[in-house]
Amino acid sequence: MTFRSGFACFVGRPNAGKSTLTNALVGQKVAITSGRPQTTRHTVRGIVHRPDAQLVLVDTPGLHRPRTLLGERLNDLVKDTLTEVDVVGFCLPADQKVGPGDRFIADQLQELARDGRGTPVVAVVTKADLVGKGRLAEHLMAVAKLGEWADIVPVSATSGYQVKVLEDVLVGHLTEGPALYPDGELTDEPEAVMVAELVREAALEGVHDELPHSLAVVVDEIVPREEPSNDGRPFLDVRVHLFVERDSQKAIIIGKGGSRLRDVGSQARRGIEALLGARVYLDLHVKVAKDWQRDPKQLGRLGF
Ligand SMILES: Nc1nc2c(ncn2[C@@H]2O[C@H](COP(=O)(O)OP(=O)(O)OP(=O)(O)O)[C@@H](O)[C@H]2O)c(=O)[nH]1
Repeated sequence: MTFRSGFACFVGRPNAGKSTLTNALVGQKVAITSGRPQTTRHTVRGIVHRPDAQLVLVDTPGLHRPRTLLGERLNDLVKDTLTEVDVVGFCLPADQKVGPGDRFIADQLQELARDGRGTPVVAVVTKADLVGKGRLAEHLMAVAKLGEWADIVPVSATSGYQVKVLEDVLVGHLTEGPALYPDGELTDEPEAVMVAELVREAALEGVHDELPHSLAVVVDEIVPREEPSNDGRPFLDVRVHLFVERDSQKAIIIGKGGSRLRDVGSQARRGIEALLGARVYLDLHVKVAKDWQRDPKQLGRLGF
């Protein structure tokens, strides 16, 4: 039996049903994989474990936010998404006519699917339970006209209609490969995720090259000290590893004489202190893990 694994993301205008669909696919185990490096800079929203496949659903921050939707950054975001995932699900709610917002996203997807890696886009007609058969058929035709989709699948996340079919379709677009995350290891520690995110943000500030995709942030531990700090707040030791792929990237993060890393540390620390309501001693380590994104052994060592 061949095992497939890979990443998918849902895009679509606000309220298209992306989150609800993610939850329906993943079941109860909506997951934040805290303390683990993200293979992309997108947050893992959930993981579908099957005997024959593992489908990792990632978020595409900004894509569904109207402000950035119209902004310059959209192109980059979509481009990144398309090159990082194996399949994109474009959500179009059945109870709403195809509108300019949908057309805009559709055009971007089509263009980038052509000149990118050719990432397949599955058109997902969501909320099928809200309309009758006639209306659904009309909507499917309108969606078909919007672009060239790898598939068009009507679903209802609330009734469960065709959710399994969609899962099969998405899995069908994954390539052969080992599971990326251990089964059952979906934890829900939003604090660690946010701490990692704050460190990541600080580390990437002002950096424009390929570094973003090569940086993995792992929160090793958050340990309270027995003595509170002078001002009476709790005192936490927070140990974090930053993994990059090359020595040159390590040099960028650390900066001359460690100056940049110190800035990264103090900026992240301020955010973490505000987040956790505690004084924080932040311990940052930068390590090179060559090609960690592609190497299953490295992924294992990094906690995948
Ligand atoms: N009837 C019905 N309602 C749905 C379905 N899926 C989602 N909804 C509802 O549609 C609304 C939006 O769903 P979300 O999953 O939050 O949509 P989203 O695309 O993640 O929204 P943003 O995060 O704003 O982009 C919620 O009120 C859901 O309950 C469905 O299959 N059927």
